[in-house]
Amino acid sequence: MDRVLIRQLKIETVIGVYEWEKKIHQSLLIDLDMAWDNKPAAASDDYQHALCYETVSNRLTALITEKPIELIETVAEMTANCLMTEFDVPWVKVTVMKPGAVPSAAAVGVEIERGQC
Ligand SMILES: Nc1nc2c(c(=O)[nH]1)N=C([C@H](O)[C@@H](O)CO)CN2
Repeated sequence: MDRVLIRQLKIETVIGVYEWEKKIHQSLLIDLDMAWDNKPAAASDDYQHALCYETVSNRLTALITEKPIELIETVAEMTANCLMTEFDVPWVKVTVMKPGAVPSAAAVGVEIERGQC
C-alpha cells in the first residue's frame, strides 16, 4: 500500500525514568510511515481524501506533551494507537529517537510496527 511519511517530528516534553529527567524538557524525534491509499486524493486533488501530515503532527504533539512519560516505548505505543484509532491508519511504523540520552551515541531509540497493510 501507499504511505504517508513524517520525518524527524521534534517534540519537546518531559520524558525519562530518572528523577532529574522529570524536571526538564527533552527532545524526541519521531519518524512515521503510515499506510494510506493515496490514489483517491491524487485522482480528485481533494484534501478530504488525504491523510493530513500537518493534522497528524499537531495531534501527536498534543498527545505526547499532555503528561510526563517515562519510556520511549510508551510514546511509540501511544503514537501507533492514536494513528490507528483516530485517523484510521491500517498499518504504521513508528520510530522514536531520543538524541543525547546516551552521550556516546548520536541517538538511541525504538521502532515498532502495528496493524496490517
Ligand atoms: N529501552 C529504554 N531504555 C531506557 C529508556 C527508555 O525509555 N527505553 N530510558 C532511559 C532513561 O530515561 C535515559 O534516557 C536517560 O538518559 C534509560 N533506558
